[in-house]
Amino acid sequence: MLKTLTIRPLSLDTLAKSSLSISRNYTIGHFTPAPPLNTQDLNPRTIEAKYAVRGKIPQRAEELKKLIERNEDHNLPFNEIIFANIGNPQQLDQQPLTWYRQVLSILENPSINTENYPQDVVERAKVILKDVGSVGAYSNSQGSLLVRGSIANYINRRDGGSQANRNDIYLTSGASAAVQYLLQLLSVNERSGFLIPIPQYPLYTASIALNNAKPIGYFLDESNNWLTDPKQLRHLIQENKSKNIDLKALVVINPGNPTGSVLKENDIKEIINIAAEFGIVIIADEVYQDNVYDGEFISFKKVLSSMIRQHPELYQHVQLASLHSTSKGLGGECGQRGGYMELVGFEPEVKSIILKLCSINLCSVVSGQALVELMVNPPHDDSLPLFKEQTSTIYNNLKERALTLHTAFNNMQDVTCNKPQGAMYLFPKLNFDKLTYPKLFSKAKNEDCEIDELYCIELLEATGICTVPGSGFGQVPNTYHLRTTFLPPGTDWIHRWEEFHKKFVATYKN
Ligand SMILES: Cc1ncc(COP(=O)(O)O)c(C=O)c1O
Repeated sequence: MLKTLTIRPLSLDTLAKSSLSISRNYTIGHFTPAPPLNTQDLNPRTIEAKYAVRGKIPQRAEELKKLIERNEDHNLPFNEIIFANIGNPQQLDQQPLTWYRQVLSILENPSINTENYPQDVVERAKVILKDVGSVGAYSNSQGSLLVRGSIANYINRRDGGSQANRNDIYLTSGASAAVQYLLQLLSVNERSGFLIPIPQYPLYTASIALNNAKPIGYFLDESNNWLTDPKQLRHLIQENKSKNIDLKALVVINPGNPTGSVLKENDIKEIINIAAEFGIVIIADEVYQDNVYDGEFISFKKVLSSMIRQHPELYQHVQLASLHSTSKGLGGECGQRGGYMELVGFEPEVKSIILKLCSINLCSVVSGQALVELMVNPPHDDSLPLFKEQTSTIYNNLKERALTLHTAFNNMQDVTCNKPQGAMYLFPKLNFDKLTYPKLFSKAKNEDCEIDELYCIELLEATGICTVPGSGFGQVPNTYHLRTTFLPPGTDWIHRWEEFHKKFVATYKN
């Protein structure tokens, strides 16, 4: 039996006036409803891609957080979750920079009362609004001309002597979007190889998996402050070429995530030499360029420019994509999705395909573009003193926390940790082996998890500290690490960790 149902939408004034009326007949039949999709119906590459920074352990941390919020009588041995799994400064205690937020507030609400705002804030907002019109409107797909010009000036100031051009700069929604464009562009087929550092930030392995290309890990040398070993790189290139792998790009994260290392000029030169010889694109992920606590940040662009000046015949074809972001540094505005990439040495036809990829997404977040402007072109007048005070407090706090945590790790039994040079992370090594920690190894086997995963789970359940196991970033087989940020304020959480560690060793060590 079929039933007929008539649906008459509410008549609108205008419809009534024009004496139009709509009615449709729908037929309700008898059938077995089709089931919803399951994972077998999905693109397998979306299933294969892994992203540990927001994986199993952070998900458990979110559950515990809800439990604490819902139930005052929870019987967890802690009252808060310390999210040390992700470089998300404002999720912890970092306050936004006043300069950023005052200008942004005018951009978001141009009629706001600016009586109490410094004059340079009002003026900068005017300049940005004149260029973008409204942050609610799409911009040019490559990004605002004004912002691209400021980025080019910033690069020239930073690197002294290199000639950045705003036409080579592409604004992106965070550096992540730039990585995705580049990997999509270069992934021709499953033989397209990408050299990525191990340990690496898992955006790379995940994006390579999504593009069905081939990740080729090169190990960073833990015994040498996590530096890059050019011999190993050359060996890997030869080996993969002989397997008919088409090497497309070499990813370098400097300052390093998760390692916290900072490359020296000679390390960078070695990598550029390799790229020049084998025609491999360099993807220089430099999002932590303002987070250097020991040594100095030297950009790939700067080194490449000087190599081209000295030996154009050797280096003029090197292709470099360098990435930066508003997410890190001292502003920590990760939620605003500001970022850019500078392309050097790419042919115009290749750049036009990149522009097409940007244009498929219309444009990057326009308020994020404005933040890039404020980052690369900081205040010069009235707002400068407060800006300096706020940025130097944030910088000093980060440096101090990094050193405190580093000392704590090196005082823990069977843990070693390289000195933090940059970025926002420490990547301590858990020196646990089967012989001295047999109970740990058999428990991990029974629970079908990695040693470092088990450590991170127990750390979370005992202290509320959420970290990411080293296996999420890659590590030399049979070594175990974890990544923690040093963003959480105070030292209480570090003491809780020390106590946990003592108990962990007492439980599992022979
Ligand atoms: C090395 C590295 N590259 C890129 C990103 C992505 O940054 P964004 O927020 O700009 O997309 C991150 C974020 O943590 C990172 O650590």
